[in-house]
Amino acid sequence: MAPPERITVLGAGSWGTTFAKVLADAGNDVVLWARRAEVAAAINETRRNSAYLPDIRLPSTLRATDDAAEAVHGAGAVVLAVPSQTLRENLAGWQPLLPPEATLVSLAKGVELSTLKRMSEVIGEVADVPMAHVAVVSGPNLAKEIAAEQPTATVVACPDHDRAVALQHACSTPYFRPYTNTDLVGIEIAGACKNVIALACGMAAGLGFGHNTMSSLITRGLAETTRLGVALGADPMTFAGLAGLGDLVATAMSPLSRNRTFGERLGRGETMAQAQEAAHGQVSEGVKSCSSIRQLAARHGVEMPITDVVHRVCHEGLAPAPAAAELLGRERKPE
Ligand SMILES: NC(=O)C1=CN([C@@H]2O[C@H](COP(=O)(O)OP(=O)(O)OC[C@H]3O[C@@H](n4cnc5c(N)ncnc54)[C@H](OP(=O)(O)O)[C@@H]3O)[C@@H](O)[C@H]2O)C=CC1
Ligand SMILES: O=C(CO)COP(=O)(O)O
Repeated sequence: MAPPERITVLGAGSWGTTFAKVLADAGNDVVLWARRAEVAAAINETRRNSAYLPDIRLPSTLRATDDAAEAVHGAGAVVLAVPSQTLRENLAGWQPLLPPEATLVSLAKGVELSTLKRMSEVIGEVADVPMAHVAVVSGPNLAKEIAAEQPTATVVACPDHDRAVALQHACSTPYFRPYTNTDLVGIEIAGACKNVIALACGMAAGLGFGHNTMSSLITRGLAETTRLGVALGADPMTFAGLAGLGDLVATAMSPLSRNRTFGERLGRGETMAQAQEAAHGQVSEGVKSCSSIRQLAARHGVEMPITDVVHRVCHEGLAPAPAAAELLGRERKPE
């Protein structure tokens, strides 16, 4: 299958804009949809998305619009770059516009609150397409570093290997190296859960703890993530890869991560409202997904103690310090 030439990115936040740049730098004709007309106009006129990536000049082969019908017309791939919890509603509006053979690519890292579905499940259902048409891009991909063209690897996952390869070609640049995978379940569970573990690591940093604590949370976080993934049918090896350990380390350790930063504010004693306000409208997916992942784990009889305390800190008023003490005081057991 030949790589698509015309690619649409729906959502012009940090990652949507950055991924559109990657696709344009890889030689594709790229249209970026922004929900606000002024954002689309500014990108076309100034080559910048000043709210999200003020220091980055966008390539001239990237065109922006606020007209979704115009954006998706003739696209070989449509990349969905809106937050997880709004994807269903957004996609329902776009569904009649989608070219029937297009690959639908999810960039979102979350689990839907009301249904406990992964993003590819939401896409398959709402767009009413075979799962072989649905792909996911996930890895250690902090948008600002990639926009600055720092070397990064990622995973392009699709149940149809040929489609994954076509998309891999379409987003390969000298600074962005995609690997293929067919384990959609593992890639998406890893991407959603790492945001929750990054919140926990942020809380630990805010409480003043160092690298031993971070490393302990990352490793035990990966253990509970893998347990859930395996219960849902994922390949356990996926969690040792770029979208698993790779993304978890990047997100949990980087001050660029919105989830880690959000957790750090809570750890320092800020309220949820203060941490939300400081995020300036940017999405910290783990704050909502901690609840859906916790419910998904309960449904499958999987123990996820870190996710459980993150949910209780974010939504039930548990303070970070007793949450840490609770994790340390759990029943002793073999690794
Ligand atoms: N940033 C990153 O480094 C990475 C992010 N991701 C994932 O990608 C997804 C998108 O994240 P990111 O781009 O960073 O998020 P941002 O918060 O930076 O941007 C969100 C984008 O979605 C738009 N948006 C918000 N709510 C709605 C809505 N109800 N309907 C339509 N559009 C909406 C925003 O528009 P507006 O500006 O008008 O508010 C904005 O363009 C998330 O799931 C995230 O976890 C994955 C890898 C890396
Ligand atoms: O997914 C990401 C990096 O891979 C971005 O993480 P944050 O959403 O926490 O910024």
